[in-house]
Amino acid sequence: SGLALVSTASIAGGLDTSSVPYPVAAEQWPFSGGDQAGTYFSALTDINDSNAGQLGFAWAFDMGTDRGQEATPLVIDGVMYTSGVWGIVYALEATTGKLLWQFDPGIDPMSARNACCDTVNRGIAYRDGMVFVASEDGKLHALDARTGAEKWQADTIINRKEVYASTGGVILTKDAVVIGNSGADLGDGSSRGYISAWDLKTGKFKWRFFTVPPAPNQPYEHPELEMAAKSWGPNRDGRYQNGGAVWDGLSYDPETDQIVFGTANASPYLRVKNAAERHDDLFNASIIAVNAQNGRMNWYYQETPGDSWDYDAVQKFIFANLPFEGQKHRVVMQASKNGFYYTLDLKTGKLLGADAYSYVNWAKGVDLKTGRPQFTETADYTLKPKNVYPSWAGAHTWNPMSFSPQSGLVYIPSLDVPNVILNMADNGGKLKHIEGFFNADGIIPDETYDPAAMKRLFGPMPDKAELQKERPGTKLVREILKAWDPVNHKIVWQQVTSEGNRGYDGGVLSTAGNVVVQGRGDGTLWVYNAKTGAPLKTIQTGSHIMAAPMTYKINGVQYVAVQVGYGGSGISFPIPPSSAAYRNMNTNRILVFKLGGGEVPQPEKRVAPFDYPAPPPFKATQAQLLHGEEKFTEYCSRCHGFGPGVTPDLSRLPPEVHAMFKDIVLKGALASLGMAPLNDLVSEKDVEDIHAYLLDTERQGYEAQVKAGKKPAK
Ligand SMILES: O=C(O)c1cc(C(=O)O)c2c(n1)C(=O)C(=O)c1cc(C(=O)O)[nH]c1-2
Ligand SMILES: [Ca+2]
Repeated sequence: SGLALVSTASIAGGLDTSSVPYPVAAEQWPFSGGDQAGTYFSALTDINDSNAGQLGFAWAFDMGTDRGQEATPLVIDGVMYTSGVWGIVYALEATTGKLLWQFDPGIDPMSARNACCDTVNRGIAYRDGMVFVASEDGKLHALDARTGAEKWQADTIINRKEVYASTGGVILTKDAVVIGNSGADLGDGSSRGYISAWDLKTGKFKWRFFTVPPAPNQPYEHPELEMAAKSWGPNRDGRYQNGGAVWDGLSYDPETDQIVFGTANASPYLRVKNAAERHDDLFNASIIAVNAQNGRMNWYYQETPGDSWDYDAVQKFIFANLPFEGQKHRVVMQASKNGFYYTLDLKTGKLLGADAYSYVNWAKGVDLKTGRPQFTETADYTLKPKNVYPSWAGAHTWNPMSFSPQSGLVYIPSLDVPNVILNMADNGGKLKHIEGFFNADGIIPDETYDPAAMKRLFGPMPDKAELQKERPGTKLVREILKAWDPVNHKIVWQQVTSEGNRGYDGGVLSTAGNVVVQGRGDGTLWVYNAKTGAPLKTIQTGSHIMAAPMTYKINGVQYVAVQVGYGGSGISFPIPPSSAAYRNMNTNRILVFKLGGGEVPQPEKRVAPFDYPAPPPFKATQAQLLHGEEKFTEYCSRCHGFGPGVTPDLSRLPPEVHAMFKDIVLKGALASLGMAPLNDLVSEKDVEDIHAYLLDTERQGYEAQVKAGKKPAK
């Protein structure tokens, strides 16, 4: 097969890749991250800093869906394999985009409710003619790479009553497929994180590692949990399953035969009445290395002890050979959600570096000796709302970063974004809870931030001028591509990629052609000089780009490919006006580029997304409208906003949807489209009031439109 690893010297005529532990044949892209070190780097040089200006469109493939795209395709022996939403797998001819086969996991669309942040999928794995994927419902599928036929299937979810979903990419060890899951942000009970390993050939269960202790007085499934349990406070709320989901960032190091992975936030977010009560709550927000044979822990490092900010430590890892303290180390590196860049010795877990790569105000720094962060009072929101950097979205999240052994730099798609985070239960607002945010809410102060409008539901919050004081002259919300020198702990160059609104700009590819490639939310694909950051080329694709590009070469032609489509955690908000998905339909596509290529075909425009249809007549009291607003915010706003969105805009519903509103919410009339019934969460009266609130919102919009002399929407 095309997976032969090549010796360092044979790559790209002498390029020194000794800092990359597992180089691959340059023409292929056999792992999500390009290679087993997860570098998102390619040794190809045909497209380079002298000719990138000629990059243009080669082919496109319409994936048939319209949600978030987060996977990076693989290319092996002329075939492109990738996954899209729900865990659908596509195999395409890599020179033309011709579909060879498609695998639909056929999952119950009601399981959409168990994913916090869209039904995304972050990728597949390939070995010896087999393709592996975990579908959104937590099932693992092994497929024949030639035909897409399913060879075996395994159910990785241990308790279907909990809110488990699978969004992460699978990894392969010597003999097993390993996958985690998600759910640490969801529901009153949340879920309990774990990873599990399944025999590569047969799908037989091998082992499971839980990331957090079981409920009080339950037996420990493995010895590490006894130690973890000691780090939890005495007043643990037994209703919660403690979180610690492993929803991204699984990696495997063949030499040490270790799986390295990160764990999500604890749940609920706020578990103490004041900062003095904080406990570490292991193994949340931690990096863990386990033995791939038996799942026993080799080492762990907790990044955010007692996390209350949704600082999942699951961002993708990169392995490298780098000098620290005068010695070459095999290191594992991560740009964490919490704003620190962590470097650890891969064999021992020793902390070698922990540096803020983004603006951070929850900790002053990290003590390298003890490994502990120095917490600040600035981020303690137990008693009053605080503006915390980074936000729950992270200073960096799942969008892949890239390491170039040629420039020695790591390219981080970073979010310089705070959130106003508040203890909802005690802040004096009407709401004490939001499904998916527990008893705390993190509000990103972008250009729509309006504390007066939110006061009734959330209580008093700082105004924008007050928030701006901490960093005068800097836009509150920005995204920045940063070139980070991991050895000298400093930023070498940076480019602001969006400002004002949340952009959700893309993951990164770097190559030996001295280029860095990154897409943006506004639809543009950028090529930069990897050493200097000078822009070399911009292409308008018309589609919001979040995923990381990749590259491959067939018959002498180098291609660059990227999956496009907006979603992920953006599902909880109206699409920002800066996004390409605001202007155009959110058509999911694979876009491929080559030198001398043409113009990218643009997706269909959105038709009059801002017009309101005339609402059907309705009657409601003021009390009903207010109650409807509360219940909408508590249970619906996780997936639905007002304005163009990934999910339907409930302030602009056509009459036929109004007519079936109750059946949709209580009986699951549109369950086949992913709208699971909520009859376990809301009463019939709640639904009537939610509907009245939506109708009233539509009425207000419609009347304003009539006043302005505009025609109603069709
Ligand atoms: O704690 C969890 O279980 C969990 C899961 C996921 C997910 O599975 O997508 C996300 C998050 N947390 C999260 O905090 C987050 O910001 C996030 C963003 C995204 C995305 O795909 O855009 N997923 C998730
Ligand atoms: Ca989370």
